[in-house]
Amino acid sequence: MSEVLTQLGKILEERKSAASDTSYVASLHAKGLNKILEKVGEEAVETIIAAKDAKLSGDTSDLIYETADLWFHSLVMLSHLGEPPQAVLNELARRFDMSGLVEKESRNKS
Ligand SMILES: N=c1c2ncn([C@@H]3O[C@H](COP(=O)(O)OP(=O)(O)OP(=O)(O)O)[C@@H](O)[C@H]3O)c2ncn1[C@@H]1O[C@H](COP(=O)(O)O)[C@@H](O)[C@H]1O
Repeated sequence: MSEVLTQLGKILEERKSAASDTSYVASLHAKGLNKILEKVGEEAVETIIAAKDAKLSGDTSDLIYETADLWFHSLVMLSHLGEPPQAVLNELARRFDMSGLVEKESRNKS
């Protein structure tokens, strides 16, 4: 699975220096962080709506499509700020041995 993210990360890095008229990713970088964040917010809302619809209909195809859009735009956001997908994978890997409830408790104590 992470091969896809690795490959996409490379493409996103290349697109930082591509021309806006030939690349959607380059056009987002040219418009700046606020436009990228607007897209992340939009895709998050569309994902939530698709999840509610999937619950009612039992059809998850729109949910998968919208989640892919959300992940993609989140990766563009990270790339814009100089972080590769691997940074998020590393953070998730770091959490493998940690229960979410234990982690929350340790934050509340500090
Ligand atoms: N995975 C994606 C991907 N997912 C979604 N999108 C684009 O994200 C946009 C989704 O936004 P919307 O549905 O809101 O479409 P829109 O109305 O055109 O958007 P706005 O005008 O509102 O900004 C569409 O244009 C999709 O084509 C993607 N564009 C690119 N990629 C990957 O990024 C690579 C580089 O793309 P380019 O930079 O275009 O070469 C591609 O080869 C793909 O691997």
